[in-house]
Amino acid sequence: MTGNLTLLTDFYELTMMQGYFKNQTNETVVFDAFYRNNPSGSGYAICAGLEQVIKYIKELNFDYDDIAYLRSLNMFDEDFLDYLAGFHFTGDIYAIPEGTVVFPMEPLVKVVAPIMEAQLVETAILNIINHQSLIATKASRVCFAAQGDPIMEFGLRRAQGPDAGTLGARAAVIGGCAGTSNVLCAKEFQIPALGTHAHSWIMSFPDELTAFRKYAELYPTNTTLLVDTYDTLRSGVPNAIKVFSELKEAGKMPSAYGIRLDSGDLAYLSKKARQMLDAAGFTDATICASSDLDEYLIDSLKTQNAAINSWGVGTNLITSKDCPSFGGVYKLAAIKRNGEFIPKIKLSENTWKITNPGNKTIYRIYDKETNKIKADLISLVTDTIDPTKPLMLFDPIATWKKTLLQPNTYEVREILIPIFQNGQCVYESPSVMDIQAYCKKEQSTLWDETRRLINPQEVYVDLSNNLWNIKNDLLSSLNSI
Ligand SMILES: Nc1ncnc2c1ncn2[C@@H]1O[C@H](COP(=O)(O)OP(=O)(O)OP(=O)(O)O)[C@@H](O)[C@H]1O
Ligand SMILES: O=P(O)(O)OC[C@H]1O[C@H](OP(=O)(O)OP(=O)(O)O)[C@H](O)[C@@H]1O
Ligand SMILES: O=C(O)c1cccnc1
Repeated sequence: MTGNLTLLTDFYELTMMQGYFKNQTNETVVFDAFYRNNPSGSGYAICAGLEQVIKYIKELNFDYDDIAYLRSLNMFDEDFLDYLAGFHFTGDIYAIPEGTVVFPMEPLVKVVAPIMEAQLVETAILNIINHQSLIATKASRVCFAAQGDPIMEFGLRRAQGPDAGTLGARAAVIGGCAGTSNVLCAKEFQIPALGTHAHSWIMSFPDELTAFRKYAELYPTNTTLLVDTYDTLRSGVPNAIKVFSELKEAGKMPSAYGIRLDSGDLAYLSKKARQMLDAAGFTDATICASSDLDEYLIDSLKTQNAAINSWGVGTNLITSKDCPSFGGVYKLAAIKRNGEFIPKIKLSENTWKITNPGNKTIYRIYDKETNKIKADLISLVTDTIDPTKPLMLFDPIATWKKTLLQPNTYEVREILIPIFQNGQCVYESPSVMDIQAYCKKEQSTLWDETRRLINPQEVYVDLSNNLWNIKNDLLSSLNSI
């Protein structure tokens, strides 16, 4: 994402902005960016994209060209365009750090700002957070299926454009991929650049053996040979073994070496290849597989005892093919009047689509003994929790379902933290590899039942007593209209 992104917004944000400007109703408001369903049937999501949101907010500025373009639309008056020419973000932003495990209905980003500013930034915040959280979540699932084997992100060529390929690869690494074949992403975010070689390399030589020898000569420290161009078991693997044997004899054994399978029955071929490599003494050769993989295929191959210990995953990961959107929304939750936040609610026929009103935060409650998440409690910012006291949690819809947490058996962490205050950034994004390490720890706070790929157990996202009361009162008052 390069260049001035200030116009990366929906037209209606600008027409509404002009309306607020004309009515002089630039009140401070609270907007929450949250999502309603975990993608891909997952029991959780991984939030990502905050670094790009921060960059976008810092760089917000309508330049001369932007103003001239808006003027040319004959929709905006000069006084509003003058305001835009001097525009910068002056509000507060709170967010859940990248790499955190998150659940439906939780504000991933909260904007507290004059309504004109808060309205403008809706689209870009959703665009960035929705995309990267989608891919980070998918990557987390793919990595979970691989049970600790490294996953190389290979998706750039079939990603939905350069940004999706590059920021998607960044998100994939946050979610757990070992690195990416996308060189621009690797450079930009200091991520390992990884890869093997293509069939074209083999096909450009008169024969497979010569192609393997040349590749091994060129890359003596990391030699992965693609063995499926002609005949995996009759030609590819035997030729790879021949080259590895030659290197061994010459005392030039690479520190990392192996083969890549890219077609056929990956379980059968990997087991046969393993036997052949082991019989030749190459027990530490890596067997990498690629070919339209996703979390379900990797899981299936694991169940089939495939002898694969490294994976290349492209299209299905970078496009999140089974679930192409994250579904995050941005809703007005409160308006500040006379120094006080007045809660606002959006009704819906679907109970679970009704928004949570007020200026909120999120407390994550951990079981003290296991450090696993017990529940998340969406609360008012004025709510506090004292873990030395009992805490009653209740299902916000089926309110009779309750759990009483005993004093000193749980721990609490506020997961929504300040990012901008009065327009100034107060948060420094960690490196992507540090976010990956944090994300790994985050995933260890999930119960196994929540991590499983199919029909996972949902994590409880409850409302504090005070928030529940406010919501209920608002619903009752609206119902009596
Ligand atoms: N043992 C296996 N169990 C389940 N799925 C597998 C297994 N082996 C391979 N697959 C998957 O089956 C699909 C095979 O696709 P397909 O037959 O179209 O192509 P291919 O074998 O890769 O050959 P080519 O690349 O030559 O078209 C891929 O998605 C691959 O990941
Ligand atoms: O299947 P994916 O998960 O998207 O993983 C990436 C795929 O991209 C490459 O194939 P491609 O046919 O594009 O090029 P190649 O000639 O190198 O095989 C690679 O060989 C993988 O099969
Ligand atoms: O390096 C590789 O093997 C690679 C890179 C991109 C796509 N497929 C494979």
